[in-house]
Amino acid sequence: MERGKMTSDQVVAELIGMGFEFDDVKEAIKAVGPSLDDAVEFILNGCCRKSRNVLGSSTSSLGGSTSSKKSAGKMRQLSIIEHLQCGRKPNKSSKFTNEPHLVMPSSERLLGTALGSKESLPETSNAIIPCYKDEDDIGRSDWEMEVKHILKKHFGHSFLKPFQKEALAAWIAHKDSLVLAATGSGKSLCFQIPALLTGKVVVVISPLISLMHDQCLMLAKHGVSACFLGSGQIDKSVEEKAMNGIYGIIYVCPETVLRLIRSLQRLAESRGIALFAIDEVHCVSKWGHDFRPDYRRLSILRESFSTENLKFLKFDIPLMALTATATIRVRDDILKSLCMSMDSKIIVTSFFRPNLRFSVKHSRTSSLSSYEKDFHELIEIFTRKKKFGKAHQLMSKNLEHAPDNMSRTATCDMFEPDTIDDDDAFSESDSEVGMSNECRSASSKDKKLSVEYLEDECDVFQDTDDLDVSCGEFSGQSTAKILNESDSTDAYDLQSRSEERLKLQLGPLEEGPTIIYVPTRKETLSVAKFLSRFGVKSAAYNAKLPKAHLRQVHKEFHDNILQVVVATIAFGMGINKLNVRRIIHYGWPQSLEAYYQEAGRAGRDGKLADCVLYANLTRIPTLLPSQRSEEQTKQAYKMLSDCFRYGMRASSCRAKMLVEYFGQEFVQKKCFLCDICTKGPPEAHNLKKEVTILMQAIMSHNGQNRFQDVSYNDAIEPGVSCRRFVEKSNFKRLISTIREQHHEFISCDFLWWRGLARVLEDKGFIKDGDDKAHVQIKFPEPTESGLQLLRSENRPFYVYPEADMMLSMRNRKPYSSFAEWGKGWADPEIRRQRLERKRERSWKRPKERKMVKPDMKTVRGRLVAKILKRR
Ligand SMILES: Nc1ncnc2c1ncn2[C@@H]1O[C@H](COP(=O)(O)OP(=O)(O)OP(=O)(O)O)[C@@H](O)[C@H]1O
Ligand SMILES: [Mg+2]
Repeated sequence: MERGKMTSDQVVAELIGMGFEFDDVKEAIKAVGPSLDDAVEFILNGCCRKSRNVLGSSTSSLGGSTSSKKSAGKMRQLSIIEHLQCGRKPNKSSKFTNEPHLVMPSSERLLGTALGSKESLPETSNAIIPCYKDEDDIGRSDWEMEVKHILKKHFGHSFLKPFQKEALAAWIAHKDSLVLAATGSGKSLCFQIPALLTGKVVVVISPLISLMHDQCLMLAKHGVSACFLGSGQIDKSVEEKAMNGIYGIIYVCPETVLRLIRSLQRLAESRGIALFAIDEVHCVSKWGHDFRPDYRRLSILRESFSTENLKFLKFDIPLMALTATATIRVRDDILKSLCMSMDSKIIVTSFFRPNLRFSVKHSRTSSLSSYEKDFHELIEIFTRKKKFGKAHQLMSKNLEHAPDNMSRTATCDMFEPDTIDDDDAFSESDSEVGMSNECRSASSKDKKLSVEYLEDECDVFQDTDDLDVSCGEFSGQSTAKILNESDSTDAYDLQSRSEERLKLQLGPLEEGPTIIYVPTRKETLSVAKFLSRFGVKSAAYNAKLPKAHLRQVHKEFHDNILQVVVATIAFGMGINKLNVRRIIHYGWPQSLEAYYQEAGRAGRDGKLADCVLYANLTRIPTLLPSQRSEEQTKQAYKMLSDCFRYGMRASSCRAKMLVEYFGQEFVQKKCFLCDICTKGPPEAHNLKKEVTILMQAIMSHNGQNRFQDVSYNDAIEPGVSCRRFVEKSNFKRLISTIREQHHEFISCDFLWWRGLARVLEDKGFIKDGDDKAHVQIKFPEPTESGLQLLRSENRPFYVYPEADMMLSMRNRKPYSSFAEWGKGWADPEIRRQRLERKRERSWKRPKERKMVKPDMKTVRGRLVAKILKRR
């Protein structure tokens, strides 16, 4: 670039790049304007305010200023407050003494994105912004005023949200912080503002290249200099420039930050590092849903950037860890694993998203007929009535030609009756590395099932590059306006506005961008194809599809050209499209953390949005394959189990369940929007008799006498655990026994008892007897309170039926039905009837068939001969 034509921002960037101190640069530009040579001359001639005594003689040439660069690079680490005061102090010698004080935000100083060599630099019109210090501002802290100004100028927002303010206050006080705030609440600002406020660098550790890429693009749009480093960065010079302090914000993946520790320490000494932000920090924890081993190694940051290690620091460079989904256990793990300081500030906002309407629906989610039933409404919304007539005809035609097993109606609302195959109720994968039912059914027709197949089918992410696809999400519309409406007091604190929510609930859900999450890559294609056939503009998205296609999908979805994206988890973190109206999960998610994060992509504009989970409520979900240690497998089962329980519970507000899952109190009792709040919970039944029978059966299967008061803690009886394990009842066998012995309960099928056992387990009356993790109790043992429950014979025991119990009750058949009672052989009456019929048939058969001479050499042959002789 020709020097004479440089903008002031570029001149500043160049000068900082040369190693001059920022204050000198600022002063030089103020004095001589945006001319690089003049500014260099000005500084080298010692005309700067304090001269700083480091720049050598006035005759030093630019090329000969190596020593100046070195010494200029060693800045004293000002406290953040000092830094601001220094920036705001009126310059007495300045001709502006009586003028408004001038402040130069860092973004104006350093413009020049490094999004790749081809990205153009955004231009800013004015490099120096007047910041008035009027009487109103006197009582307010400098940083708050400064932030307000930056917020308005760069992001168009008028106020910081309370949690953002808290996070910034913690940073100002040089404290480490853990920020837990709902998806889409604005966590990024907490670490972007420090860069703009101080002119120092903020290093942001992020798990995905696509996320970094998007955030850089977004910042570029807001006039903030940023770059990302790592394998996804095609311009290899960016890393060097970043380490020389050219960019205000450096996005980096964990592997790269670990490699760059020494360079970053040098950067801390030269330009200065204001903050290390660790975004999506739940990836640190093994107890979270998206564990990345490299994140754990980030513990090195605390030590490497502390005063103990870097003598030039006056205080440890603060760490700010941010996530939208962390249970209490995950939070503790994060603080410990990252070695965050003891007085770390933990900032928790409400996870409640009052405009999200949660519901759960029963569906087999696996066949064309399920698609028809489940997406009927969606197709109708997108294609409108007239078109849909045609679509529906086409749909029926398709189904006519579909194989029998596909054309049967397969889905129902959570509380509607449905046919339940015995196989459904009885199937639970025992394997540690199981597979989803959806995977199973989708693949069984045409492929032999194997873990390899599933690994190839499911998007499981381990690397930063896994999603090396630009999301390209820019909020082109006035984000600030929409969000400020709901956020002016507290981001999502609409707790007392139940009436408003009721209105929302009644209002029709507008047609709008929709994301359907499916578990396998194959299903992304089949569901997208299905929807496209009926005129819905939809596209598949999974990690195995060509990058060009994925970019196109992102772009078209963002531009509202695509109506529906059918995706695996690959279409994920960081999607910040405001008007997503619907998130459909088609199949069990692997955890509530993942579910809530994905569902949280809906309704970021504050308007009503739907989050629907379609899952086969008759089957127990299984884990998708992934590399896990034994401990991780156990944890993964626990998370899957929590998710299963969320789907099965029919008596508690969905939003309440979700918010409480993350360890927060849900003060308002109801959300007024979810399926449970709108339809009301099912009627509670007194199931004292059933509970007593189940508990007794469990006890007798565990080899206990009826009311014996025994502790079931294996530790009390060392050495017997092995034996007991053998004696432990398999739940299926246990239910068979109950049904054999108690004919009055013969119509309660396995599904029903399964639900009841879960209720008892949740209430602490039974527990699983083996130390493996299960999604649903498998080897029940009574607990101490379970034994007490048995003793309280006359007290009623009211139970709200769970989803599987309700499905079972609506499908009750006479006990003699073959389909109803499994294969039936455990029932003595059915066994007797069947044996009788079989005997009759076998008597008749020989007459009908051509007689074959029995083989007298075999036992069977001799028996047949005997029978024939008798006849
Ligand atoms: N103070 C504010 N006032 C109004 N809008 C805001 C404010 N802060 C952030 N936002 C807006 O909130 C939206 C979401 O921001 P951001 O991407 O930082 O969310 P997030 O919490 O990081 O979400 P996720 O959990 O998905 O990563 C953005 O469009 C942003 O402009
Ligand atoms: Mg974020």
